[in-house]
Amino acid sequence: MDMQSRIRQLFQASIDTKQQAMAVLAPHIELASQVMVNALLNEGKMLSCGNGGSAGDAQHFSSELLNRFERERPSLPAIALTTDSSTITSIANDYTFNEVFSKQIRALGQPGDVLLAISTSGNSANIIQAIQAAHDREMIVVALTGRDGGGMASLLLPEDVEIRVPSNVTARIQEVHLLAIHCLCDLIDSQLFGSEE
Ligand SMILES: O=C(CO)[C@@H](O)[C@H](O)[C@H](O)[C@H](O)COP(=O)(O)O
Ligand SMILES: [Zn+2]
Repeated sequence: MDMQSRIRQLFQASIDTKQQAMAVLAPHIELASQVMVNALLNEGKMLSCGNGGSAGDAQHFSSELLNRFERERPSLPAIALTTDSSTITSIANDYTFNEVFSKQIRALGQPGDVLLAISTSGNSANIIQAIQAAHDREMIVVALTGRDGGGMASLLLPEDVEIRVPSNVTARIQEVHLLAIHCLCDLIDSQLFGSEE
């Protein structure tokens, strides 16, 4: 296949996945935004984590809350747990890589905070342990997943929210995760600071 056809095929696959996701994810994204707004209104904060591309997504989300999304508004409290290389390497070196997020959550998480846990497979051990730590700290979990939700889906409690992209392809799932994150930022801003339109 020539490269132009390949590019068109990738764009079309992304569009198709987004259309299928739109049909099923909207209520879950709305609910997740309400969970986050409720936490922010009650002095809570957002912690976020993921591996690889999802680590970037975790940071993308926290930077849009801490700095700004699309409008001027006060900074909102968020911490990506993927950025402190000293902390991450020491936990991985002294304990296991599976604990790089959970140990941070046990230190920083407070009841009522929200963990945004991102994994396309739902099976990354360090994200699973992060969810367990969040529950121990009485935090609410918003899980961005894909495929069949993996081990993450079966760990979630009734008050948690799963946003599961209907796809088995990691890249397509990540593309919808980013869109879901932008929806969350938009809905948080409009609920806290009024609709702009
Ligand atoms: O961005 C990509 C693939 O598109 C990779 O870096 C990918 O995020 C990594 O392989 C992750 O380790 C996958 O983890 P997960 O989504 O299964 O939790
Ligand atoms: Zn990627």
